[in-house]
Amino acid sequence: MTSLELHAVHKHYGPVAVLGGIDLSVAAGSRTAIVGPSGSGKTTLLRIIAGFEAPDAGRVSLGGQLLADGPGMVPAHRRGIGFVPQDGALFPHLTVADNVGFGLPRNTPQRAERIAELMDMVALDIAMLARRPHELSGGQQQRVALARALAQRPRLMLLDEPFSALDTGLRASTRKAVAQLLGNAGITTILVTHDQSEALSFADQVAVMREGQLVQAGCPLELYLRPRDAAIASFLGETIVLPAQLAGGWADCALGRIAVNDGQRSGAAQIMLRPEQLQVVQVPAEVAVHGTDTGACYGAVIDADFGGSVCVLSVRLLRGPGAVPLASRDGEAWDAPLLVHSPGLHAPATGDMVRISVAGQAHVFSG
Ligand SMILES: Nc1ncnc2c1ncn2[C@@H]1O[C@H](COP(=O)(O)OP(=O)(O)OP(=O)(O)O)[C@@H](O)[C@H]1O
Repeated sequence: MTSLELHAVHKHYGPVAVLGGIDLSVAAGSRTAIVGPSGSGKTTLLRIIAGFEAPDAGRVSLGGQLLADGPGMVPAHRRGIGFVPQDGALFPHLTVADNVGFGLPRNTPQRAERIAELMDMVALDIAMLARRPHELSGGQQQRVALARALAQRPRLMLLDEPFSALDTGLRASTRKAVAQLLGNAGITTILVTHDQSEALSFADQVAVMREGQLVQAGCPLELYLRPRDAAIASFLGETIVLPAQLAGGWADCALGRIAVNDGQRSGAAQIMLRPEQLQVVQVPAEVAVHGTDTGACYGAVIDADFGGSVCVLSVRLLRGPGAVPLASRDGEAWDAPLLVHSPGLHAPATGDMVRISVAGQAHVFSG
């Protein structure tokens, strides 16, 4: 069942078109992450959904109820939508109890019990209720902000970069806890984030925005493995993009002959691999340089960046029998170093020769 539906949403600020016709469907109880470069319109879209801004044109509906149709709209406080901003925006002079209960009228039956229940939902100890926000950690403050938004029993929760101020470990654990609690409560959620790995791990659906357009939306794995173009591909993670000649589900490229995920296309095309699809094994230099195995692809490690569990290698391909660099579309020989993610322990070192193999299929960019 669809919960949120956006249809042809447009927004200008003065002469600048900030949103150029956004269509988006969000299933009830699901989690969607909106990602995109700075200035692409993510926050503006969230504010239109929340009702803090009106679209110039286009419709927003939630659970079948029309919330905005062009500038005519249901006010924010009547939408049943929770909003957690980047900094939590807690009231510094109020206690945690008063922050959480801010939207609950004083005469709400069993108000104190409801506040305690909300604290429990966000896994905060009720002993913290008497504290003020500055006496909490960043992660605890974000949970209070979430509890305050949950107090309204929202149909939809909007999270605008709520984890960005937290350090790496706390960020991951808070994100996981928030995802779990919203999932358990069955609340449809939209997260805006700059962090592509956060989007991929948090969401059922990732929507990529660019210059006010929604350029692709889909499940995380689909977007990661089948991005529509090279810009989306590199926005969602590191890429290896190679010119190739396609035929019958195979690509001839600088890595030799590899399988592709489009058996219909033929002729010149750009293909993409993720660095973790490449595997390298160190080989003696004479094998790499003088080997006779025409199916093999060899390279020289020109840089090894040890990062703990993963070592990122830059590998320059050798122009051996199985690895003939092809001309790219603009006629240049393709000889950029390849990025390879190798397990950190026992990774090849700078200067080593390696044999390269490809796991899985390469993705063919359309067009
Ligand atoms: N109230 C406003 N008046 C004029 N221009 C605005 C206003 N709010 C946003 N903009 C412009 O609209 C564009 C989109 O802004 P928005 O905040 O939606 O982008 P974003 O993708 O959320 O960016 P970021 O990731 O940096 O937060 C930007 O160019 C911004 O300068």
